[in-house]
Amino acid sequence: MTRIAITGAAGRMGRVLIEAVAADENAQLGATVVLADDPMAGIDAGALAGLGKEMGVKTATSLASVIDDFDVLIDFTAPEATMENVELCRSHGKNIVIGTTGLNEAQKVRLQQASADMGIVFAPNYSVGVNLCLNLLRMASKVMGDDSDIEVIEMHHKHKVDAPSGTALRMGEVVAETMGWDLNEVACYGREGQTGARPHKQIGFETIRGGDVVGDHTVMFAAEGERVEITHKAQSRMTFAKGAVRSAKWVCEQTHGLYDMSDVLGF
Ligand SMILES: NC(=O)C1=CN([C@@H]2O[C@H](COP(=O)(O)OP(=O)(O)OC[C@H]3O[C@@H](n4cnc5c(N)ncnc54)[C@H](OP(=O)(O)O)[C@@H]3O)[C@@H](O)[C@H]2O)C=CC1
Ligand SMILES: O=C(O)C1=N[C@H](C(=O)O)C[C@H](O)C1
Repeated sequence: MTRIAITGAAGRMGRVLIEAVAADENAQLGATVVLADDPMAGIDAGALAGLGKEMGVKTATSLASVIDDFDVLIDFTAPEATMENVELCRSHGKNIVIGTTGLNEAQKVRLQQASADMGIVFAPNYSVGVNLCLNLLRMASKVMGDDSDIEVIEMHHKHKVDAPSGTALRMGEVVAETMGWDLNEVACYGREGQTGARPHKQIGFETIRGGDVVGDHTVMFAAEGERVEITHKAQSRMTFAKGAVRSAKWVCEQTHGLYDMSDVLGF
């Protein structure tokens, strides 16, 4: 039985993660953690997630205080908080599944370093469908990339704080890698004014924010006379939560290292 802790437990993903752990017969909720000033501090995790039953886990306000209660942490919070939690887990022999997006390059390097001592799964999207799309993008880039203009379009709910989404950036990375391009050189983040004609060697990113959209991504290969679009639409956060719980169970069976969701799925 894998004992799982959840940080950011009162967040949009945190509450759904509690529900996903509760529904998994091979996982056990070890701890839930919120910020010190959160009104949900001290509340049973079942009530926090609105499950209508108690889970026997009182929501804590520091990860350190519950460090003996779990094997693996699932963290969907914010970059600085995630990095602090990585260091705490590293020093106590715990694994971590990271869903947080918007990490900078230095923070990603620190993840690589920490993975010498712990198992880390780090993925911008834990849905099976998006990870399938990443594979489809490799094929589309090989077949269509030389003859088409490639654009990544994403839409999320109005509360999202980072742009483009981590998933959109990963999609851009996969296309760039396949084309033999450096994403830093070819990315174009939005357009305005007298932009001039679009160069072929470019990956455009368009970000839309509004309402309660869970997460839509399209990569468009626009050629002369035809257009291919690879689209994924998440309809429920449970798809991410199930993938994260699956990753948490998986990483506890691995040796130390830095993994992503395609490793978990065996792609
Ligand atoms: N990889 C994937 O599949 C997915 C990734 N995500 C990513 O997960 C992250 C969270 O998304 P979402 O749940 O919608 O966001 P929310 O803002 O709803 O939840 C984040 C939670 O983390 C808490 N938090 C923020 N800062 C800290 C901190 N310094 N220390 C401790 N807790 C903190 C917040 O508390 P408070 O509200 O009090 O600030 C909040 O409860 C985002 O980066 C998002 O992009 C989301 C969905 C899927
Ligand atoms: O913030 C979100 O909600 C989501 N974030 C992830 C991202 O940035 O790619 C994944 C998903 O699309 C939902």
